[in-house]
Amino acid sequence: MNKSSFGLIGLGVMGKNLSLNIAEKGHSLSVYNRTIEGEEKVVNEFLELQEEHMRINGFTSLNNFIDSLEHPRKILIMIKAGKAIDQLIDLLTPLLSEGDILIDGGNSHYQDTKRRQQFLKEKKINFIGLGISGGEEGARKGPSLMPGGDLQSYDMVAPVLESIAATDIRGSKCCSYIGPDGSGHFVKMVHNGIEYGEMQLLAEVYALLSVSRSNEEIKELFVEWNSGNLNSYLLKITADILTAKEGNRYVLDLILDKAGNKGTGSWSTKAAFDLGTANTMMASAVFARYISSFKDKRSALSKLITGSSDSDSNIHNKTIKKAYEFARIINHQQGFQLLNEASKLYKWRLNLSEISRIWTNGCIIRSELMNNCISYFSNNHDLFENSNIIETLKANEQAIKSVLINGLTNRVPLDVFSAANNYWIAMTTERLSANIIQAQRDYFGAHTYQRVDASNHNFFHTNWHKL
Ligand SMILES: NC(=O)C1=CN([C@@H]2O[C@H](COP(=O)(O)OP(=O)(O)OC[C@H]3O[C@@H](n4cnc5c(N)ncnc54)[C@H](OP(=O)(O)O)[C@@H]3O)[C@@H](O)[C@H]2O)C=CC1
Ligand SMILES: O=C(CO)[C@H](O)[C@H](O)COP(=O)(O)O
Repeated sequence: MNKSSFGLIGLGVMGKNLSLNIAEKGHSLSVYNRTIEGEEKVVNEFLELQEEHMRINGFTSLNNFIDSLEHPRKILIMIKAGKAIDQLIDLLTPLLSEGDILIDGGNSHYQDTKRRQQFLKEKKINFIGLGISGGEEGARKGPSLMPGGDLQSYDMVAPVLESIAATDIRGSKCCSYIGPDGSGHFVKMVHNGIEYGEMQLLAEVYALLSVSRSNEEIKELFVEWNSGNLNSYLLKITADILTAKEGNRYVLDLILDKAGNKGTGSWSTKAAFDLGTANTMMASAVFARYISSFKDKRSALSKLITGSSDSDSNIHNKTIKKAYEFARIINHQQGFQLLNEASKLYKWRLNLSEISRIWTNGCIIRSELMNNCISYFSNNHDLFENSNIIETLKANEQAIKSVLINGLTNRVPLDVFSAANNYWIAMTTERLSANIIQAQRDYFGAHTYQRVDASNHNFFHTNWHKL
């Protein structure tokens, strides 16, 4: 049997579709899935999916899989993130040779990726942390790829990765070397943080509009928005979701209102805490999911509130559209600021314009705004340095205020809209109330403070009890 040029481990949702994508691009491929009770058929069932022109060999023995690969071996791991990756690396390392390249395409934590790179480097095995976005369809038809690690190793796998990636409007591949260490997985994590903000915004728009509009009316509005500058993949799929029916019932009405999560949103938020950036929208989106999960408690407490409903269904389509546009800009501003701070701290030299470009197709957060981010970030690192952005935010400030008032009146929680508004107001306010915080800190803990009438380098303490 001829040796395969590429290997893939893990035939779950992503692994299966990536395998078909890789084989379709003409690469010979070996695939492996662990064999546990009840899963013996995974590999054989997958092989039945391959089309005639594809060259895929399937294995249930890890040794045979490894033996089937050309040297240096190039293996994409598509299994559950976390401990499973370390366990697999432990099984693989005795079987691998110097110069082989492992690629972790899962949603692994960027610090785990860095640790694994260092561990494998001692064994002269290369390790690439590859962020992948696009879900099931993207994996099959063309995902957005965010590879991070050693550049020379990336160059060796680039022909395969670039061949399977989505293509942007200029015909370039949505795959670009991100930088060293775990930078690829960091960038994917922030992609998901932005994704959380975008998803929660749409959920909040839906919640407000559904006070007075039918699903069909909301869908019509979303379809209209999607034909203009608010175009995005998430808006499109939300429009589709709104009117999907099982029999005569909306599928949406049958879905329990408890949002799940696999961790990347909270990791991004934790990274924001570590790096000192204000990622209030992704944090609010994570907390909104957590609050939704307290279903029993919410149900019980909701019984206490019945009967006290003020409501105002008079929110105009144009108003909510402007507020949505406003909040999306803030969400992207915050997400890219997180990338910016990480880039400075870890010396990754992240290219925000290029990251925007590879996020314009194949990935879940592709949108017209992301297209515009390519040029916004070609000249600076901050959306707030762009005068058009500032003008749009100023023009939409009244709209977000009306939306928030409408949410309060209708008892609709608007976590991310509120976070967007508060961020904008605070960031455009010269003097905040942080002087109170500093005074309190100094009062109880002698933490000292800077003064408006002295240099920033000097710190002062007041003996508050003696004043
Ligand atoms: N689904 C999505 O939209 C996206 C997912 N990802 C990431 O890609 C990775 C794979 O996701 P997805 O395909 O959705 O997951 P699935 O749950 O569909 O598949 C998981 C795969 O991991 C294997 N696996 C699980 N535990 C172990 C273990 N301990 N040792 C070896 N293999 C194991 C499973 O094997 P078995 O069949 O034997 O259980 C299966 O092949 C994850 O990190 C995910 O976060 C990234 C982007 C998008
Ligand atoms: O990476 C992805 C999309 O980009 C995965 O679908 C991920 O699972 C989404 O995150 P969560 O499950 O926490 O909503």
